[in-house]
Amino acid sequence: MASELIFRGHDEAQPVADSYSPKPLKPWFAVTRPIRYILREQRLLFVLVGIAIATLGFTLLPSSRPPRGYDYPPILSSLPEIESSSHLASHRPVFERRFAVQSWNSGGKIPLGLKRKGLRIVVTGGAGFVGSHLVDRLIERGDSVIVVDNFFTGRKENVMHHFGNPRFELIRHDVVEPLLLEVDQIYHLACPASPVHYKFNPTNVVGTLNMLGLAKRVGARFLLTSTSEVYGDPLQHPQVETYWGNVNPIGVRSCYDEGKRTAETLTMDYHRGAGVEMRNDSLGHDCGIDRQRWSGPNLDCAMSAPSHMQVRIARIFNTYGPRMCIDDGRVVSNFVAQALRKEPLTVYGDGKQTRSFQYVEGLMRLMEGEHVGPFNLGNPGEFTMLELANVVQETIDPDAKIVYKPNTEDDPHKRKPDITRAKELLGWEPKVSLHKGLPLMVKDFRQRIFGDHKEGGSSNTA
Ligand SMILES: O=c1ccn([C@@H]2O[C@H](COP(=O)(O)OP(=O)(O)O[C@H]3OC[C@@H](O)[C@H](O)[C@H]3O)[C@@H](O)[C@H]2O)c(=O)[nH]1
Repeated sequence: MASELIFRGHDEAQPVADSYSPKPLKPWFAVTRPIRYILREQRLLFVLVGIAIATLGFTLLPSSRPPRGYDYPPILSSLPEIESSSHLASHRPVFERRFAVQSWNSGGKIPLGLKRKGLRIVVTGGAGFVGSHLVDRLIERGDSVIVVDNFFTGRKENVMHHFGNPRFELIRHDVVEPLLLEVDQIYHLACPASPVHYKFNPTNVVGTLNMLGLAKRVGARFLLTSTSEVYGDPLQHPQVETYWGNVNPIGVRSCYDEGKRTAETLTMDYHRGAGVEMRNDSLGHDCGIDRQRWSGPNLDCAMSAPSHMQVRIARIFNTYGPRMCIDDGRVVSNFVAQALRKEPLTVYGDGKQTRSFQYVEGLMRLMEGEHVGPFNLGNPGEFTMLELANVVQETIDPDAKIVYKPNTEDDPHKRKPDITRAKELLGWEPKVSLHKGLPLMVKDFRQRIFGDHKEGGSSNTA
């Protein structure tokens, strides 16, 4: 029985050896055969075309819509002027589509169907004049705000009314030092803005680099508050955003003018992300940089993958309002404080140089939006310093005297914004004239100078 079995087994093996016998497939052959089949039959082409179409679809169409009930960011919609603005109304469809989707995407972490959660926002210079008004708006709309300020020109009193609010934090910190915070958006305002102060404090380049580094590291949207001073002593009047300016690169104002111009350059470089990127950024030890190829004493540079960071640039023209430093040195605060103290108004030079003065509230509306900019943010009304002195006399003291003082070096002769771009793309324009805005500032200054109220803090734009 056993031998039969053995024989049979042998018997079966013989014919097999003589006839066709496919070898068992090797593992690598099992992989390459379908690939060769795909290549031969041109299936790959169809697969690639399919991928391209899908990619195009996902890129062009927003991946999610704002949930029903999601309205304009309150920073805009809470302002009565903008709701009633006929200009905005005419732009509303564009504005609604773009702004709502953009704002929705800016958080980027909210699943469909859930209500918008407040953003985590850092405001550098948030205890300053403009910064503190911005902080009020952000807190008002439900965001959590971290103010970073070195109190060089900022004041605790400007934000004291938020102390105790769990959505508010205050850090004493100079932005020239690195800082790591987990946030969704960065509003970078930190920089002394009065010529009297900024000549001693060139923070623009290093501070901006640090904050851009932070934005890149944590994936936050970044807004740079730039200045009308990027136009220098302009040869084109009024100034449009496409004008490149006329700046003395080695003058006493250049640490501010050129500093802000460089800040704009860095912001756009981070936005484009395509070329060389500086690496001296906030604790940015992981920017994917090939350090062996590019290095320098302070900055490491490298070709890095495109990042296309979300950035905004606002070029802010002369701004005034409550909470300005009383002895700030700028013309509006000087004139108002002088008139209130019964001192003569100090007009520099012949007083024929011009500026455009914007009430601080108008600025708040532009801190968000879809477009990178830069945008001129200013009131196109143009005043000589003598005309401004007259408005201050009318508002505070018709008997206020005027004294002439030598003008400062490199003082721009004229300045006035062309705000067509902001009007067309954002539906924005300032609403408060100098005659209406000045009394609001005077009220705040009067209270602070003569101490007939609780110091600072609660003074508002409205
Ligand atoms: O007491 C003064 C102070 C200033 N001035 C004159 O008023 C004009 C405006 O001077 P300011 O110091 O207020 O402001 P500047 O326009 O020179 O710079 C400002 O520009 C825009 C912002 O970015 C900054 O806030 C600031 O740099 C200048 O011509 C200046 O000479 C006076 O006539 N009297």
